[in-house]
Amino acid sequence: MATTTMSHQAIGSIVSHRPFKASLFLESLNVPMKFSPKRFKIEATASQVIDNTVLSPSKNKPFESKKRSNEAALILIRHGESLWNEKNLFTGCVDVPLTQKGVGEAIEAGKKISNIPVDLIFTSSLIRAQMTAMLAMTQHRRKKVPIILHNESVKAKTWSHVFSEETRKQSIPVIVAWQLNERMYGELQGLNKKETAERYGTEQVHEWRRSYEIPPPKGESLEMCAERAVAYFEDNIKPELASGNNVMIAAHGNSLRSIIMYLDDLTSQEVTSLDLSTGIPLLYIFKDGKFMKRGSPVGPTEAGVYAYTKRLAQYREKLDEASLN
Ligand SMILES: O=C(O)[C@@H](CO)OP(=O)(O)O
Repeated sequence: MATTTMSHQAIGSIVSHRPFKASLFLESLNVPMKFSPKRFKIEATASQVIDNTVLSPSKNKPFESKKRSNEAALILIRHGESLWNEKNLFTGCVDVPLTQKGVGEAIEAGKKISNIPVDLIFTSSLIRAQMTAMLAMTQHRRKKVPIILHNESVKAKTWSHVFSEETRKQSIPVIVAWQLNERMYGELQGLNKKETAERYGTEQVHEWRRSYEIPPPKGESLEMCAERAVAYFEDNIKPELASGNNVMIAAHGNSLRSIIMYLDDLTSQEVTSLDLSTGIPLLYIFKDGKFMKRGSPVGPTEAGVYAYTKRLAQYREKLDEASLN
């Protein structure tokens, strides 16, 4: 379920970011393109984007690819609506699937990123994030097959080995990491959010849900969640970006809040008003050791907006349209 609780100040700072400059990203991949001045239509095809990537032998991942470019794309997606989002229950590490609406959100998110090359996918170990990643990839122009790597035992690894190099090239490895799981919500898991606010007070519950340091009873604070999620990002995901691999991460409201806090250098105060919508992909470009936020692509052939939530995305889109008329 999506909520928008950004403070006015935070909204101001986000909507003031310049629209997604897909042109810069594509230029950097040497993609020839034409812009229609109105909606910055990108006429480069997905295959042109993809063809600018060269596959190379992998390090430890079976289907790893390497690009000529010194830039890499990072896509973050919070999973689509889950059955407990729909019921307004605290979910945390309880493994709940998507609703039909959530399935639709994941597909829509996939359409928005269908032109952006993806070499590697990281998801949490929870089904709602994995469903989102897989459904999003059904929309990808390149039609590569996402394959979950099973490295949990020697047998699991050997039994899932792919013997054709050609088939491997047409695949995208999906790495499952529990460190990207939703924060553990402790004794709130399974409780109704509205009833909990009535019982403990709105302020207390907001503190449990959005503060940085304060953990919910017997659960993880955002700070504790960040310790594992950001450490995993730094140790496992950043090096892939640094070697030119385009990465998609499908994860959760709070594990992604902690990663965005790290990427956008937000303070513990600023992160309190950061709330992510389900199914809004966010694009970053990693270049020269730095992360540049590029926005939430509006559609595969259109420039995007920088917005964490659906409402902000629509608002920004209207502003862009008005300024072009
Ligand atoms: O219940 C949860 O696990 C999370 C995400 O849905 O909720 P909240 O918005 O309170 O962080």
